[in-house]
Amino acid sequence: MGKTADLTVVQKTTIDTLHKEGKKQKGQFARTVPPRAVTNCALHLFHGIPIRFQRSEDMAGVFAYESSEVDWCEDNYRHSDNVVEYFNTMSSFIFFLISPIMLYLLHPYARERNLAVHLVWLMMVFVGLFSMYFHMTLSFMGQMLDELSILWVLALGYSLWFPRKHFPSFIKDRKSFSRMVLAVTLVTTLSSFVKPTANAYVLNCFALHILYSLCVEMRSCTDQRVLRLAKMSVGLWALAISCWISDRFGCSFWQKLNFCYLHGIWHILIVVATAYGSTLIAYLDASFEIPYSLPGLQYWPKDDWVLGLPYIVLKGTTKTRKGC
Ligand SMILES: CCCCCCCC/C=C\CCCCCCCC(=O)N[C@@H](CO)[C@H](O)/C=C/CCCCCCCCCCCCC
Ligand SMILES: [Ca+2]
Ligand SMILES: [Zn+2]
Repeated sequence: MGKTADLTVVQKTTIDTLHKEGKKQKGQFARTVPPRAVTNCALHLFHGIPIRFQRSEDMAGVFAYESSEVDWCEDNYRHSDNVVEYFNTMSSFIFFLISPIMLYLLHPYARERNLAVHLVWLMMVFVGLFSMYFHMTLSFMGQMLDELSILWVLALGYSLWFPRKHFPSFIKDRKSFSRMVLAVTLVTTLSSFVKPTANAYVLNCFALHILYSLCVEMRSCTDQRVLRLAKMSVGLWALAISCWISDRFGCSFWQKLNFCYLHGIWHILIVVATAYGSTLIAYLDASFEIPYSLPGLQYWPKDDWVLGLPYIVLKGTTKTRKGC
């Protein structure tokens, strides 16, 4: 069978009908299988007339619009015929704004500690890209790329920053710990195809574990700047996850209010929470692993801004560092 064997030109009215037929129950994970003609098509514009290239191979189905079992609360195709969830897609742009700034701000710390730190925010650019692709298409491939990229950023974060004192007893050093994280991540990546609807919940469990580890670390901390950063990180995460849960489970309520944008707001809040949380974790790591560099916390663009981006300054001079 040819890849684009069936090229079907469909009038706009027919497309709209197909969209409606193919639309799933909003805010639900359960799949209501849309007609094949709808799911296995990619929508294009040809001389202003929408046309659909129907794909014959099953593999191509994973790229098909709305082939994911997940459909967020925002109305599909409300603002564009090519973008399924417009606001959710556009809000993912925040990844491209915050990531380069964080890359720049964390450079002095990364140079001193490990240049691999830069990979975190480099990979966040891909998380943003995949998130845009997912919400633009609601395709199964988009969902897997979105979720697996988050999993690999988390894995990198654990390898770089998980406190040595909490390593399992059979782990000798950070290198062996990273190998263990890599093995767990590979197994999790493969298992994520078994029940894709469970992936997002597994990822949120990692977030809970990070939160728990932070609370343990903070119990003995008296530094007001560090405590403030911890409170802000947890507060932003709590706001973000409330939006995610509310969009997932409270969609009918938000539809009545005609406000279906909570998932987009989650994107914005979780990126800022990650900037705050990861800087806090990196600061705790620096205090333990490179104490001679005298790490401190500051905010960009101005230190007294309530919602500035946090970063690590190293107050130890090169001389001091060499001496230690
Ligand atoms: C010692 C461990 C250090 C870990 C450092 C933190 C590394 C940051 C890791 C991940 C970044 C999160 C990026 C979120 C992208 C959101 C994309 C998205 O919206 N995807 C949804 C579908 O569109 C999907 O349903 C979401 C699934 C849940 C994702 C859970 C992410 C966990 C985020 C952990 C953030 C830590 C913040 C710490 C605050 C104290
Ligand atoms: Ca939707
Ligand atoms: Zn999303």
